[in-house]
Amino acid sequence: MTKKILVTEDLVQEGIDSLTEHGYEVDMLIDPTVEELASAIAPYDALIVHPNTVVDSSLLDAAENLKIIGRAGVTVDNIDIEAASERGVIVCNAPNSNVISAAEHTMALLLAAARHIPEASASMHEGQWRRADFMGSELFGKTLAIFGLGRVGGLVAERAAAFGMNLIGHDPYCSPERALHLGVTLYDDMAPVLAQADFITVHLPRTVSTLGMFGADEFAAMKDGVVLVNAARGGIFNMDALADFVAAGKIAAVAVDSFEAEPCTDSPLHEFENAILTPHLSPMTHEAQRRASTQIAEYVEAGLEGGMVATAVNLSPLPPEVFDAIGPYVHACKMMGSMASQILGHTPKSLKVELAGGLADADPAPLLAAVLDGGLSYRRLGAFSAANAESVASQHGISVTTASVRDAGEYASSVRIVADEVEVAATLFGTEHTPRIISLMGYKIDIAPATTSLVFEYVDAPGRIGVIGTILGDAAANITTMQIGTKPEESCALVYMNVEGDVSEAVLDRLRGAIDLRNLWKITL
Ligand SMILES: NC(=O)C1=CN([C@@H]2O[C@H](COP(=O)(O)OP(=O)(O)OC[C@H]3O[C@@H](n4cnc5c(N)ncnc54)[C@H](O)[C@@H]3O)[C@@H](O)[C@H]2O)C=CC1
Ligand SMILES: O=C(O)CCC(=O)C(=O)O
Repeated sequence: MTKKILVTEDLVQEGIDSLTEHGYEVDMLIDPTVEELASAIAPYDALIVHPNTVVDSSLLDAAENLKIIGRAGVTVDNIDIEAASERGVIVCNAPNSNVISAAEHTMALLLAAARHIPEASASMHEGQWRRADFMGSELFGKTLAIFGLGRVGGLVAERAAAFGMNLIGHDPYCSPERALHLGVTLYDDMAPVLAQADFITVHLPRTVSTLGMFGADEFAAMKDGVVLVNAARGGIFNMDALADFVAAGKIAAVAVDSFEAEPCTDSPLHEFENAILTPHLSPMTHEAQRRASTQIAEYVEAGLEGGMVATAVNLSPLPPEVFDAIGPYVHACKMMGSMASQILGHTPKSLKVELAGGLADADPAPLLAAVLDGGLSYRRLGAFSAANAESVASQHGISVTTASVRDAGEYASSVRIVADEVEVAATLFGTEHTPRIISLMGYKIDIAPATTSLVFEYVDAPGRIGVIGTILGDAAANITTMQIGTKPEESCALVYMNVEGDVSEAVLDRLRGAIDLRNLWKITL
């Protein structure tokens, strides 16, 4: 039966032609109301949406045939990804389609604000010739602060560096290596960045932590005469507070391309001559629109045909032959990634994934993606699929390698990961494919981890377990399973303990004080 695709975005024809040429039936429903979309969606296998199209759980409930949702651009914050995942619907985007256009628009806004181009042009159209009123400033030698050093932020850094700007930034998830490569001095806190910047540009997603990230306190902490640009997402700047600071002359100019509610024809900034407002023009280039259209057509087709979707923002289903080989290990790998990341306490610089025994000939990519997903997704570094894992990892400064060995020792198969100095290996047990940790930090153990575990490493001596048991007992934490691994050559032992009940920081401190521990980690899976 012909597969049906509904498009609510004014896509460039090229992508639509490619879908129809490949035998899909494509229907356009541009800018539908919620009711129109809900009553139309049932027969469609795929939906390609505009950022203004809200895809929530009630629409998904009506979308009984839907397999994939495509967004011909970067942002997917209009889509309830969790609800889509629960229903097995892939969500994908075209993350590289418009980032160059967005970065170039940012540069255009920076230059336009620094040189008063919109006001000067408007005065010329009014038949005036005024020069002194539009005295500007150079970008050269000025400090540009970039908030968010992902794809767009990185491209802006490269372009601003060519203008001779001094670059500083804030992005808790950007690796020091990436910042160094971009020539950006990275700060953990916002305060020193706000205090130094002559120009500030944001390239952040709209999340709970970035909505309203810039309000009265942040504007007050900026230099007098600062210039601000937001070509990312509406809502990151508090517009009312921003208007107050523009009115007071503290902010010399502001340029905004993205608004909380679009279309936007009125805002607290509309009255100011030194507020440059553009109607979400960042992605509006022929090149970006063509790329967005052809790329999303390609990804949607891959999803409809059961292939890997390179840009799935929720994990795309594995093709059956790949799933048979490695599918049961996906959960174990996600768990190991999370465990290693919690033990390390930071993003690893290197990650090795080794497949052993019966897995030796399998494709390691989906398992690498699962390790990264488990280890990094809680840091909001983005979702990983088999097709994008390596490139997303490298964007965040993680060098990844994969290997395979025929000998899995006493197990039929196993997966071992090494994240910097942290090693974890797992195998699967029984018909339920229960993951069991068989090695941790070089200690041989065999345990199915529970939701909460404590891992102790200490110099081996009698009586340690008794002390631990007493302290946990006093804290009403119940030990449900435990495994001890030893390294006799180092006189060291590692205890992996599954616990029930709350183990607070205070209890962890008591444990640390009671025994001469090398390490104690609380792991939550
Ligand atoms: N107006 C437009 O046409 C376009 C807008 N965008 C928007 O620009 C933003 C950036 O896009 P990309 O660079 O492609 O995304 P990205 O995901 O590659 O980069 C976002 C960066 O923000 C960082 N980040 C997240 N939360 C943060 C926080 N609280 N503080 C500091 N940094 C934080 C992340 O670590 C990441 O490095 C997105 O919101 C996207 O929607 C992107 C492309 C086009
Ligand atoms: O294509 C559009 O209209 C919006 C693009 C955008 O903001 C994005 O891709 O994040």
